[in-house]
Amino acid sequence: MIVIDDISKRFGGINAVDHCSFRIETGQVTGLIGPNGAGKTTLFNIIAGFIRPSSGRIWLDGEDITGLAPHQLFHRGLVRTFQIPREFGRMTVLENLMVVPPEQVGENLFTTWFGWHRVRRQESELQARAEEVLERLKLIHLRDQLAVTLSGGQKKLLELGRTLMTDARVILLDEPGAGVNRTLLGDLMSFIEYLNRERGCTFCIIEHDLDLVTRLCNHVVVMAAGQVLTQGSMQDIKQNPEVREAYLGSMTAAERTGQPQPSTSAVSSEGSPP
Ligand SMILES: Nc1ncnc2c1ncn2[C@@H]1O[C@H](COP(=O)(O)OP(=O)(O)OP(=O)(O)O)[C@@H](O)[C@H]1O
Repeated sequence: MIVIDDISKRFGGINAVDHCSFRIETGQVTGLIGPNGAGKTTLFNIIAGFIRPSSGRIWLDGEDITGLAPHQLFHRGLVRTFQIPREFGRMTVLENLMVVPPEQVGENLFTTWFGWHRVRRQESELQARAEEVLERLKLIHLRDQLAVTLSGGQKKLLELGRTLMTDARVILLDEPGAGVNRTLLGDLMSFIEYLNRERGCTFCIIEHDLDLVTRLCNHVVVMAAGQVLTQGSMQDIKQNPEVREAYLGSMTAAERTGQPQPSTSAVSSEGSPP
């Protein structure tokens, strides 16, 4: 569905993204992992239209979307969330969801005066939809609370909920698991699975928590120093010595010679790399 075609981005002398190519297939959950500074966020910003690439193209369903603004991509069904949630703090949790759908009839001054019944009807539809989302996110008890008072993890859930108020087909998630406690993380993962399986949403997820990546992602792309190091299933990725080197910065002598691996591996099946 999304083709990242030979994308590069330079900031002065830094090659943040360096000739990256891969695909985000329709209906899949693709993980984007790699050490700090690998270029993951820069690539996300390029795909979502927040920055322009120095070279290369991005294709969505065969259409060249390189350089389109975020609001134009929103109308094409592509949205992204941020590592640090961007809620409207002085609005309630419910209002944060209700303001998301674009072109609401109540935004037109004429309609608010002469078509107020239409405005009311749409508002009650939006409220019902927002309440359904909050039920699913287990945030319904906080519906009338100001968003600024939510915990970091609850804000992440709210941000994901905002994507469900759109007709997004492709959702880019930037570190959804960061700063989220284990219980909320379970809710978050279930919600992503629900959106993927029941609603057919395609995801690309930047994440350092490899447990989350292992559970959710069908396909994983590993970046290092701005380039795609390797890609495949999480099982294959975990065995790859290059990936271990990218995370650790160096390999042990045993790994170089193909001897049995130490149990304290960087990319273990149990958790995140150190
Ligand atoms: N606006 C910018 N100006 C200059 N350099 C930048 C800018 N944005 C990113 N970089 C540099 O580009 C490189 C890639 O950064 P990026 O944030 O994309 O990495 P990342 O893989 O998302 O890292 P992390 O996992 O730590 O979030 C880094 O060396 C970073 O310092």
